[in-house]
Amino acid sequence: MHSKDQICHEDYQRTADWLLSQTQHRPKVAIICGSGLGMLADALKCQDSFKYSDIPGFPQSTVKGHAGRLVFGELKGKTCVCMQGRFHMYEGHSLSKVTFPVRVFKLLGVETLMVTNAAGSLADSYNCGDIMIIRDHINFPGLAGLNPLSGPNDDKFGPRFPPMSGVYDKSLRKMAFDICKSMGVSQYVQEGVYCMVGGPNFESIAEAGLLHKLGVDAVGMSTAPEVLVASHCGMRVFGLSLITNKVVKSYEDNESVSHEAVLEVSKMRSETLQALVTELISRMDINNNTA
Ligand SMILES: O=P(O)(O)O[C@H]1O[C@H](CO)[C@@H](O)[C@H]1O
Ligand code: HPA
Repeated sequence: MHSKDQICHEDYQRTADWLLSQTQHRPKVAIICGSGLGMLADALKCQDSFKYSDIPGFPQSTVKGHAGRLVFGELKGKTCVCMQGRFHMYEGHSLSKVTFPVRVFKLLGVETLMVTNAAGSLADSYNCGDIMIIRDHINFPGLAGLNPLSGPNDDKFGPRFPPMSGVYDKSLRKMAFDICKSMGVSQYVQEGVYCMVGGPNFESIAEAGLLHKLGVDAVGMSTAPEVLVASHCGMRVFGLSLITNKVVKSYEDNESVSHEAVLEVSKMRSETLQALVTELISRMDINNNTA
């Protein structure tokens, strides 16, 4: 490690080598669980799990609803690794730390990243409990220069100037829609634009109005950094937001949001999300490797 915030290739490799020495699983898919969505890991069979505090170089989770465990296992015969708990910028982690696991996954051989998050909706037609398939994102911290790809570029991972068009894989989005149709849940499935803000405060009414005018469908405090780093190193990306609250947009509205309410709604849709993610992974064209 060079300085507090600078992580070098050997640091990612050391963590990857440690994990490879501790498990026989060789995942091709990684899943990052959003707030209250850690149950996605429960569906994995033949689990090997590691507390973040036991993994060399791994940051620690500090947010309720983010257990802090890395779980390896199989979903319908496909080998996966699942983060039960992600890292957020507002916890005080540098963006290199927030995205550290993604580069470790790349070195483990992961080819597809599935990100999930809890988010508030701006789109008038969305309801609490809706599932939004992410078509694109607006990365507010990134636009302001807070970007995990800032600093010296590691060419072993990807190019200095990566494109960001078409990052959320079209064929996986279509497959997810088809699955939702066959599951009979299309009435609460949306596709839209996720916006990352820095947090940890929820939005003021004026900020909500701004995001609404910008065409944001859902807002949260995560996801964009992990997606940037995954896409930079050539991973295929798929993302889901669970709409846990409607963002308050009017001064006449006396509602207010809380993290507890976010976790409560996450629980409500856990089975559907688990079924969707499992079916999507089972339909993916992946060849398993073994150690
Ligand atoms: O994005 P995830 O990790 O799902 O968490 C979302 O939920 C928390 C707020 O309740 C914030 O951390 C927000 O980003
Ligand atoms: N705003 C920002 N982040 C969130 C929200 C929200 O309304 N809900 C869940 N995460």
